[in-house]
Amino acid sequence: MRVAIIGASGRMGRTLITAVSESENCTLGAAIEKEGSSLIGADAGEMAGIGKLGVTIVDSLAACIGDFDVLIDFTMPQLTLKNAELCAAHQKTMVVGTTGLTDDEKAVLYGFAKQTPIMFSANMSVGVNLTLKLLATAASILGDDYDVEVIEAHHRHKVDSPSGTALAMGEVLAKALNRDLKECAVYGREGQTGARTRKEIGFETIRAGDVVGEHSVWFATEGERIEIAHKASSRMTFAKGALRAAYWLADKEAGLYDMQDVLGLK
Ligand SMILES: NC(=O)C1=CN([C@@H]2O[C@H](COP(=O)(O)OP(=O)(O)OC[C@H]3O[C@@H](n4cnc5c(N)ncnc54)[C@H](OP(=O)(O)O)[C@@H]3O)[C@@H](O)[C@H]2O)C=CC1
Ligand SMILES: O=C(O)C1=N[C@H](C(=O)O)C[C@H](O)C1
Repeated sequence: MRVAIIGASGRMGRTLITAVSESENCTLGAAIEKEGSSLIGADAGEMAGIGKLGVTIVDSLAACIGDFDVLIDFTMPQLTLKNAELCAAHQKTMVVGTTGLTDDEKAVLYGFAKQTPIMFSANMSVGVNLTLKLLATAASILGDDYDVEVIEAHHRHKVDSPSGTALAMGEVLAKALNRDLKECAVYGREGQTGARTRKEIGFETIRAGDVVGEHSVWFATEGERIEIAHKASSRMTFAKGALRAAYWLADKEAGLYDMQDVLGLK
């Protein structure tokens, strides 16, 4: 399987290039960066710090469309949509890890998934996907008697908030509690907020230093608190998940899939 990585010099791009080079199932078909980047023309492996791979970084996905089977995209919403349009037109499979998409942007992405297989997940680690199952179980047992709060921490460079994972956790919690996240979510608190309402789901965000990604959900009531937490200490956990998804997608029909499908957790 030939893999293309767009956003090749980003935090996830470099990790993905390393993961591909260590994988027995795939090879690096293409590496793409932004037009004007000083890295265009450089060797992707040398850029990632793992030695020469013989793949030159290019500035156009369209120009290397014949060089790969699956595109792995951890970039930014508008760019991901542009890439999905091209992949759909050329029947190229896609693994999307980009977060921060609006509902409208998600709808556009889902439209392209009618033409080609797309796996879209805010978090590709096995641990977070297991955590989503644990959260559903905990919420359905604890019900409305417990206050639910989602707390997340990431590195100082992260541009979207709350994280895609925190929002995915919120969706799972709301579903298990028969609530609509759009109606019950409270994002941050400041000033005279009034007392907490029983059915709200709160989100708190920390941005600091080099934190890879930490998520914690509190279920709290009078007399006790349960915490379910996941801490990523290396981006390699996301990169390995993305490659697992790419491999899994190879024999799938056009459609929208998520990491729970890939891991058989549905
Ligand atoms: N689903 C998951 O498991 C995970 C998802 N993510 C998500 O992945 C996304 C990326 O995260 P991260 O790697 O930290 O971000 P980075 O900013 O480090 O990486 C994005 C890369 O895309 C490049 N880029 C920008 N424009 C273009 C373009 N037109 N063509 C090609 N490349 C371009 C950027 O270049 P430049 O810097 O020059 O602009 C940068 O190198 C985020 O949305 C994040 O939340 C992250 C980790 C795990
Ligand atoms: O931007 C990141 O770094 C991460 N983003 C994802 C998210 O928004 O949930 C996943 C992971 O936590 C790292």
